[in-house]
Amino acid sequence: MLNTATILQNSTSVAIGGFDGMHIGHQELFHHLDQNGVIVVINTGYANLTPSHFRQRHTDKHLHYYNLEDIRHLDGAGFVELLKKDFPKLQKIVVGYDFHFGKDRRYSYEDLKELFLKENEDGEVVIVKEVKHHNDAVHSHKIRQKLAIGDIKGANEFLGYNYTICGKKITGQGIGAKELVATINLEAKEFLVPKEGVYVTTTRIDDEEHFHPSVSFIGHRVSTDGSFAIESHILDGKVVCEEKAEISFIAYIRENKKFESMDELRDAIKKDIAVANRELQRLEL
Ligand SMILES: Cc1cc2nc3c(=O)[nH]c(=O)nc-3n(C[C@H](O)[C@H](O)[C@H](O)COP(=O)(O)O)c2cc1C
Ligand SMILES: Nc1ncnc2c1ncn2[C@@H]1O[C@H](COP(=O)(O)OP(=O)(O)OP(=O)(O)O)[C@@H](O)[C@H]1O
Repeated sequence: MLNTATILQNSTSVAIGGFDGMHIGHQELFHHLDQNGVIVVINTGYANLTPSHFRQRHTDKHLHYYNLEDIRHLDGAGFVELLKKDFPKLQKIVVGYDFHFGKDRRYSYEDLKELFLKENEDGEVVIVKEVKHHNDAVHSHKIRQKLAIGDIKGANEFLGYNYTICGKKITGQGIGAKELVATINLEAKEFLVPKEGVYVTTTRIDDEEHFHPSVSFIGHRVSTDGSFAIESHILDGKVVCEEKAEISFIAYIRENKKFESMDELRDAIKKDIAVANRELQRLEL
């Protein structure tokens, strides 16, 4: 494993952006990086699709972070200087068609080209055209909108993988296992949580390598104590979760509902389990 200083010293190409989600548009930029290319993440503090270091699982490239607060005062030339200082062998910069940078986002890729190529005649600035899916432009904010309305399939198509949240295990009300079905309750504060409702999911427990088939509930438990919960019921047997779990979303099943009795809630959960099993079987997951 090379250390960070060596990676930056040897890097000849960088892709620059916020990269929350590491979606198919972002991946298109990464394809232009050479073998020792680095992804430069401008950290705004608002990333909730791939918060903190979750971006790393979607690339084998090194991620180098700049906090927006630390660089937002720089003008165009100042930003290019910073890149050249941190990446002394830099030859190629990859950005998207709508990339803006520097103080008040005043500088575009045209400025980047002019400023970088002025002193690096054999350098290259690659501008990636807008990546679309079925004629719809792919962007992080659109993925957030899709998750907020429960359009999991749409969000996953834009992401290029199944949207996944990770959290630490917390204690539930303790009635699930006794009266309904056993669930793992999670707290996943850093992540955008999809619309309230019931979902076909897969769940990875602690540091296990595989995901279990599962059905998950997100929302206020309006039928019981009213509190907000993220819970996952594992479909392939009894499990023990010690510390943490991740839930990958596959499809939306139904809205969160208030049931008048535990029997009605139990019946609804039974149906949800049948739907999830069918869907997971169909997808061979
Ligand atoms: C598949 C599934 C669907 C659920 N649907 C609802 C629902 O529509 N409305 C609701 O209030 N709670 C729903 N719940 C949550 C239950 O109310 C919750 O599991 C129960 O309150 C037990 O909570 P506990 O695990 O904290 O003990 C659902 C749970 C599961 C696993
Ligand atoms: N659909 C896309 N096609 C091509 N380039 C893109 C696309 N989306 C983002 N980029 C580029 O990827 C880099 C990271 O952009 P950014 O983090 O703003 O992503 P975004 O998906 O547009 O986010 P947001 O929706 O929050 O604006 C930038 O260089 C940007 O121009």
